[in-house]
Amino acid sequence: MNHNPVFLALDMPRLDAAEALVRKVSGHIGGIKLGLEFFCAHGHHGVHELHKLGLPIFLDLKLHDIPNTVAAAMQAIHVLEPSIVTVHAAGGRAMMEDAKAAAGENCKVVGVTVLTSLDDDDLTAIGVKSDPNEQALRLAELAHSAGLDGIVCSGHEVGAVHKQWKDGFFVVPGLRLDDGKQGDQKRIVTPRQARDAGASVLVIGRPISRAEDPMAAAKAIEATL
Ligand SMILES: O=c1ccn([C@@H]2O[C@H](COP(=O)(O)O)[C@@H](O)[C@H]2O)c(=O)[nH]1
Repeated sequence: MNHNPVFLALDMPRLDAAEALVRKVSGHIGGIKLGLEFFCAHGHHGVHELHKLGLPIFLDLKLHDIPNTVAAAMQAIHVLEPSIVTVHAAGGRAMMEDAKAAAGENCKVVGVTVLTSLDDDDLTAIGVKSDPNEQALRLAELAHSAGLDGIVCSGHEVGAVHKQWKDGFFVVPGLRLDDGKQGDQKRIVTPRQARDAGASVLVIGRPISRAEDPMAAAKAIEATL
């Protein structure tokens, strides 16, 4: 893993625009995060093209299905040599065990706990009685016992999770500078706060990709770390 913990989320429909953005900021990020939007539009071809830029690739596919289906999907993306892949921890222990067993040796498999776009009310609405902190800790424990490498959680929970899982690998999205541009994220912290609390990887999208000057934004974020 590169020393810069920032993985740039490329949530954009065009492959050429994604490549151009990475070229612009490449000295100031540690990796590239490709999610559903990119993968549904460009699939394996898109990932191969971005691999050519020489940065680690994080495939944030948030797999969530029965164990057999998730394991088969993990095998199908094996050839893309991702450094990190996500599954939903709520998919359960057997699914996470099978996902990890099907992943490549050098691929970290991490479990998404509570999406950073959800708050207490959202959890209540889907029948979860715990607050995001309790729920993230519960799912982190399950992911750990299922043999995953780590989890995805917000910067609000990462400190507590880190205390109970000392050598875990923690991916933190929902990162914002103090500029009021929260968008759809509800549990946010700054990149520095997340890093100080124990994040291994900082996922940052729009604060860089939608900035007037993405290179200046990436540099400014790097300078805070
Ligand atoms: O809980 C989660 C899990 C994943 N994400 C992903 O991270 C990026 C964040 O993008 P921003 O533009 O910096 O908000 C995005 O790709 C999400 O799919 C998340 O935000 N929260």
